[in-house]
Amino acid sequence: MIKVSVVGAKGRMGSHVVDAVNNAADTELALALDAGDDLTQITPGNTDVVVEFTVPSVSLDNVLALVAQGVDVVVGTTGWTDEKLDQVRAALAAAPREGQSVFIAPNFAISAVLADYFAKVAAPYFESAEVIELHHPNKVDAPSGTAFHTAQGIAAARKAAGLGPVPDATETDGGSRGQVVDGIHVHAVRLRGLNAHEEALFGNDGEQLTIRADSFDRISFMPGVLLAVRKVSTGAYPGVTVGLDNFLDL
Ligand SMILES: NC(=O)c1ccc[n+]([C@@H]2O[C@H](COP(=O)([O-])OP(=O)(O)OC[C@H]3O[C@@H](n4cnc5c(N)ncnc54)[C@H](O)[C@@H]3O)[C@@H](O)[C@H]2O)c1
Ligand SMILES: O=C(O)C1=N[C@H](C(=O)O)CCC1
Repeated sequence: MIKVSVVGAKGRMGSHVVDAVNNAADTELALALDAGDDLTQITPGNTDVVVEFTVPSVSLDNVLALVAQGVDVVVGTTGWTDEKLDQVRAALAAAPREGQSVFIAPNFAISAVLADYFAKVAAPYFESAEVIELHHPNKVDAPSGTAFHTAQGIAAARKAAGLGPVPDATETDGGSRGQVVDGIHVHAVRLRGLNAHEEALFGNDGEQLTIRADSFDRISFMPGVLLAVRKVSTGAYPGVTVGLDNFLDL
């Protein structure tokens, strides 16, 4: 059995993870902690893998504390920058256990992971590209971590293919053109009734491709979380790994 502790266990995602861990045949719940709880309760003696779903403002500190405790961590919280990832890499280099892992996924839903992947495949073939993400109104960050990651992937694929900037003649903009991530415009919608949705839009003269992923329910993230827990628990992924696509044969 893989012993799993959950940090952020009372949250929308964390509570689903607690249920998923309790219901899977090969995992058992060790500790379920939330804000105010002492993370030093989590040790290699009681926990194989920690799943962390909290808020972007605290996630880095939690991960650094957990690495120092000698446990592997699967992170679903958003807000990861290159600078934060470097801090985690430095912490892992000084970690108490050899070969410790931190796995971070902007999105654990297979639909979103594939949409992100297909967007990178499509990107070199279109002059224009934009990303729209649509989420529930309780989400604290914008744009979504997934949209940020998709935009970065589209931008990298365009650059590798030698494409220039997307065409855009806008002369006035009060913010309606969205946030620009590596040259790709990202738009965020917050609407009651939505859960987590994303569109990558691509255009050429006379044609358009839309790649859309919809997570209607948070249970859609749980197979990906359990896959990450199982993969990380093997010890085969030392260091920092970003993206569930690393565990799929894409
Ligand atoms: N990767 C994915 O597939 C995926 C899917 C959904 C949500 N998310 C992300 O996961 C994060 C959590 O989303 P949510 O909807 O569950 O949020 P939420 O607000 O419902 O839950 C966050 C939980 O973290 C707890 N928390 C806050 N500070 C803490 C601390 N210092 N230590 C421990 N716990 C603390 C809160 O009390 C709360 O219970 C967000 O960043 C969200 O974007 C990722
Ligand atoms: O509900 C959320 O919050 C989500 N956050 C992640 C993101 O920001 O990409 C994944 C989708 C749901």
